[in-house]
Amino acid sequence: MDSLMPLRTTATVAARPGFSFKLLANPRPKKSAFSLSVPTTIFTSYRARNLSQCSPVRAQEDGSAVVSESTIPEKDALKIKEWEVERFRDEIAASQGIKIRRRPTTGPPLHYVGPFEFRMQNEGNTPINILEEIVWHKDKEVAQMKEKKPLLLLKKLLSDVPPTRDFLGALKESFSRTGLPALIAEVKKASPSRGVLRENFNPVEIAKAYERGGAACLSVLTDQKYFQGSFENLEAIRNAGIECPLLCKEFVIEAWQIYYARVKGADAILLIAAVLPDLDIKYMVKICKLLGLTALVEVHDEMEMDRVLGIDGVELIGINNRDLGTFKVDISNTKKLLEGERGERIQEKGIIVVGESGLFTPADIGYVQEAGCKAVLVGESLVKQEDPTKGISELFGKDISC
Ligand SMILES: O=C(O)c1ccccc1NCC(=O)[C@H](O)[C@H](O)COP(=O)(O)O
Repeated sequence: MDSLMPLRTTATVAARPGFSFKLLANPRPKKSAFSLSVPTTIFTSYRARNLSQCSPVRAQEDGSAVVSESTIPEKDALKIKEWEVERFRDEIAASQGIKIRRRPTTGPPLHYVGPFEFRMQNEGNTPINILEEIVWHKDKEVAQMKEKKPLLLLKKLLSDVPPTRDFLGALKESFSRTGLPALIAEVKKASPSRGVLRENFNPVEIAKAYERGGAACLSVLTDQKYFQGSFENLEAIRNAGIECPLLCKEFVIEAWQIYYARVKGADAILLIAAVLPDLDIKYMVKICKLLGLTALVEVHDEMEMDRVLGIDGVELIGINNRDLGTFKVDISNTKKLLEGERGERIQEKGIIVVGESGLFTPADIGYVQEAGCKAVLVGESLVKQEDPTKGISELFGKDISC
């Protein structure tokens, strides 16, 4: 029993803002079977997650438990480390105001009271909203896709893909030609908030109709599960002779996806600040530059805007009027985020702002232009039109194709 230490101290672990629970913590053990630096929290997490079948945690009659480090198998020790890394990653994200957590790779935490074990509903294992659900699903999807096409292979394929087209340049050119916000028209079959938007959905025909109507660029949803999009759609549009630069509308959580999008014909890619911590955005913006892609960095609130304005190299910011957690759409969000100092900083930095979501009428376009947008991203109001080319003229109140 020399290596078994009773759990004596009590620690409060803050999992997310506003949420914490108490755990019994173990003092540092005396013996170590392998070279791990083992802070107290690792033992609590090990205990809480019940990672081992041959658990080194033993319940005592008084409700405390004992842990033997020397009995932790190495593979479990790695899982513990993995869990620690995940927790730190979520803590860093939370410290930047990011509410979206990454998918926990292990099951929900197990708690103990005396001899009883229990899991708390909604604790760590249930997505808090649709955006988190999408991100968790994306995590699994990307892991599978990466196995089929590892980064090394993608990098080799890069030498065969045609050069990118200038997404940002196309927006600027359209704005100065028409005097109206440049249009990024979205090829969007369905969405979590609205369901199926168009039954007879031919992505290439819709893309051609958008181009004829004067769209400067196109946005192609590639998420299959929640938007019924695909990378096949992106490739098909790219190979159909369409000249508009293409935005890959994805939920990017890993740099691998950027390489993949480039190989599949994207000229630009979406990076969502509600999902990505600052360092990830910084790193991904650099990768985009390396690959010749434009990064559209999307924000929804003031905190996200301030974070993104602090990141060097960002040239294109999208303000989403849709709260991706609640689906609430309010176009005054664009105005709110461009008022005062923020608007001035954006101008000083020469950043182009895209007003996104919920734009249906010429008045809506005028409103976000007045707020400071030189581009707009529109899906629903165009894709639902029988004739999307005509839909563009109606949305802008005039023909913007010439
Ligand atoms: O559109 C949704 O329901 C949605 C839900 C969760 C995450 C993202 C979502 N949409 C992405 C977009 O922001 C829009 O596709 C895009 O801005 C166009 O919006 P709209 O013109 O309102 O279709």
